[in-house]
Amino acid sequence: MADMKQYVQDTLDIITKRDPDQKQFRNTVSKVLETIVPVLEQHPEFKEQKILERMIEPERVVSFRVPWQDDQGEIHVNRGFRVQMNSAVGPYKGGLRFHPSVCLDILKFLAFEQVFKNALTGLPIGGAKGGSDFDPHGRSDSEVMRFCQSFMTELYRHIGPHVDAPAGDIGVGGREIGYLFGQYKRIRDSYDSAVLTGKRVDYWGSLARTEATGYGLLYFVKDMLDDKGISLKDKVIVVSGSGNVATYAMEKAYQLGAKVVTCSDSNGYVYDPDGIDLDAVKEIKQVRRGRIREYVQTHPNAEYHEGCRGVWTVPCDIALPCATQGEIDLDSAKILVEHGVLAVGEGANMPSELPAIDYFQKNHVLFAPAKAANAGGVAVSALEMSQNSERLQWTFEEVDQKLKDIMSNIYKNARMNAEKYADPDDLVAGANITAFVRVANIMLAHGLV
Ligand SMILES: NC(=O)C1=CN([C@@H]2O[C@H](COP(=O)(O)OP(=O)(O)OC[C@H]3O[C@@H](n4cnc5c(N)ncnc54)[C@H](O)[C@@H]3O)[C@@H](O)[C@H]2O)C=CC1
Ligand SMILES: O=C(O)CCC(=O)C(=O)O
Repeated sequence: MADMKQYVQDTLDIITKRDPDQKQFRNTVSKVLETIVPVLEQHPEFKEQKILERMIEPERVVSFRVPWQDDQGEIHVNRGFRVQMNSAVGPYKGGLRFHPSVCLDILKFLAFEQVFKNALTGLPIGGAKGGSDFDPHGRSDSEVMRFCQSFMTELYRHIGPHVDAPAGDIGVGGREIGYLFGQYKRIRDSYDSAVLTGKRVDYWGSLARTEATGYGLLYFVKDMLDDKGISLKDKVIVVSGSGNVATYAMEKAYQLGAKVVTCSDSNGYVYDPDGIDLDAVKEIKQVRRGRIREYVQTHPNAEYHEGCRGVWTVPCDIALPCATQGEIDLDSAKILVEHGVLAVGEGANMPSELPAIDYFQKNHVLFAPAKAANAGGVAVSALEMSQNSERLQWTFEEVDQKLKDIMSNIYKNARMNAEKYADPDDLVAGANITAFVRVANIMLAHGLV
């Protein structure tokens, strides 16, 4: 054991030495590696073949200039990236994020997580992540279009249906995917539909992709609760975020009989004791692209509070962080536990800081880690690529059933490996081990590449 713990430490030291400023990337890698030590013990070949050293180094990182003009004619220069982390399991796959915080550290941590998440789906997809520090908030449609066209004018060289197929993430939804696809098609002069997923349904998108991450999260949480004989019916749920993942997590939570009392955006959160009115949220966010504070104008029983972390002070049975990374710190975790939270399901990527995860697990809160619980989105993206290859479109029900089965398999495999190698309820370890073994074995089969 000591030997493999040292191997893990030596690997982390490589990151610290090479990229001392990439703290989020290092934290993410450290959490994954710490949980796979028992597997390394059983497979000395992974160490001999330097699998960890290879996994922490992206296969390729592209960084580029994105110049564009706003509606007043002023020129802006943003930075674009694509981190192609690992293609052992299949072509690179992962979202694009447009947000001012985007930098190499964040994209490397997201790409590293994506490799393992994609492996968990059982589908043939490697892992990548990309994006830009461009902020689409407050920009007109034509500004967003010009930005997307400029972004794709460089990105197109590095992607393709058999190479790398990006999709959306924070700040990149159906509108942006449309503009990106239009520009790719124009430059390549080829209708490579599977080069991007999350496309609108009338031009080769998949039914249920929009809903998939949020729905998948609820399917996973339901499986986890069912195992303990707990029903979702009438449970009070606190959700953060009001974007794609949050919206469809709320929708499925309602369909399964639970009550959602909060949602939020980067300014603050809404608490509605009567249950969040999802149609109102969709109108504010999807139609008007407004702020969540507007909700209380039409819902007098609801309260709006500035600041995001306050959402975790609302008592609940289940917490679903669906906004962004690092939104639950140790203090928030302590409040949730004090209020008797039964389960936490991560819809966002890495929303819980590492001390918060440890605290939940020590206090026997059922914990569904992001890479397993939010894998439904990328899974349906892979199904979109399958539909594009066969020039067919499956029904909503067909895709939804496949999504359910995939989430169920992810849960079962994570649970099985948690039982085999760690604490049976430790789905963090179970998910990491399941994914690591799949990726590492394929890397061995491909030789030293
Ligand atoms: N869209 C997808 O299919 C998938 C998304 N995810 C993850 O889910 C999370 C949310 O993504 P989407 O819903 O797609 O994005 P989105 O852009 O549709 O929504 C993001 C939401 O988070 C809020 N937000 C952003 N930054 C924030 C901050 N610093 N503090 C508080 N709130 C903040 C926004 O106001 C918005 O409500 C991200 O972590 C993303 O990586 C994970 C798997 C798939
Ligand atoms: O659908 C995809 O390809 C990517 C989804 C994504 O970015 C994620 O799972 O975090």
